[in-house]
Amino acid sequence: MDIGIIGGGSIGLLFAAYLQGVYEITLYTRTKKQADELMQLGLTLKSDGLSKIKKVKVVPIFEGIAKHDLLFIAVKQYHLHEVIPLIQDPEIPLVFLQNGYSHIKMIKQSALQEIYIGVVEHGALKHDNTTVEHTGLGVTRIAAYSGKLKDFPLFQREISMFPFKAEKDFQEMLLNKLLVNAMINPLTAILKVENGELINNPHFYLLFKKYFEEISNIFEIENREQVIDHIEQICLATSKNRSSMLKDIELGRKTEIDAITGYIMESAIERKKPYEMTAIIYSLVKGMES
Ligand SMILES: NC(=O)C1=CN([C@@H]2O[C@H](COP(=O)(O)OP(=O)(O)OC[C@H]3O[C@@H](n4cnc5c(N)ncnc54)[C@H](OP(=O)(O)O)[C@@H]3O)[C@@H](O)[C@H]2O)C=CC1
Ligand SMILES: CC(C)(CO)C(=O)C(=O)O
Repeated sequence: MDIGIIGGGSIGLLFAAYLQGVYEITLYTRTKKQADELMQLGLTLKSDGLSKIKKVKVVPIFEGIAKHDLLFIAVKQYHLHEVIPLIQDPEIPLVFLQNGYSHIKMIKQSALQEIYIGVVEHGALKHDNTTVEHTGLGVTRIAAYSGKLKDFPLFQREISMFPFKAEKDFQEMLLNKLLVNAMINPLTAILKVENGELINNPHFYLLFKKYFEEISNIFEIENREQVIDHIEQICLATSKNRSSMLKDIELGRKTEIDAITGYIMESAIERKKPYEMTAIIYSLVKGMES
């Protein structure tokens, strides 16, 4: 089977490293420079203190996207508007891997026909153009947006350290991940702390709980105890992590605040729910970004 992956960042490189060898992989990068470096040096995967080099076919995206049996989209939310129009064949089965929720609106408006939504629970960190580190072993959850889940090809073969799991409801799956990212990412970015500090510092924990009240009211979450326990578990399991939004701010990069907190604010307005804390958090991150 022939699989394409768009985006040579943390997630695109991680997917290419694990899937190459099991499938025929083509990785599409934004620049020719990265494509040349990867073709010359190979792709290095660091995991558990070990390094492996994989030979992967890499093509700069401006040369065009070929026909594939499956195409993963591993760019940030805010690059989707550039990437979606480059997909000329509306019949290629696609998997969107973005955090947040705003890609669903874009997908709805597109002519694309067979779409799967993915939620990545692995940690990945790109060191340079040819090296990625697997910083947290997780799972990739896949739900059908259009198309049939039973037809999703990657459930048929197990890949060591890189499992895929089927989920029935893409909305529930994405909302669960959205809540995790909405609670952890902006708060850690504003407070400039590792994830565990949101729970371990009693002052930050009060803020965390107060913010959860607002978000759970916006989405009318019923099993609140269970949901907040799950988010706290993730904070503790990743307690030494600097969240992706904190890293984006530290490196002077654009964040995914619009797709995460911006989406929550839009939902609050639609549902006529109070969203004062969400609005403050949104403005603080936007202000730090600019
Ligand atoms: N990193 C992680 O651990 C996790 C990330 N995610 C989600 O996965 C998504 C991707 O994240 P991540 O990999 O970390 O992001 P990165 O910023 O590391 O990678 C995004 C990549 O997309 C490339 N890109 C941008 N525009 C284009 C284009 N027009 N054509 C081709 N490539 C393009 C960028 O290229 P260039 O570098 O040249 O600009 C970059 O290499 C995000 O939505 C994130 O929230 C989810 C779970 C975990
Ligand atoms: C789960 C979490 C919060 C881990 O840091 C994450 O997904 C991120 O940083 O984007």
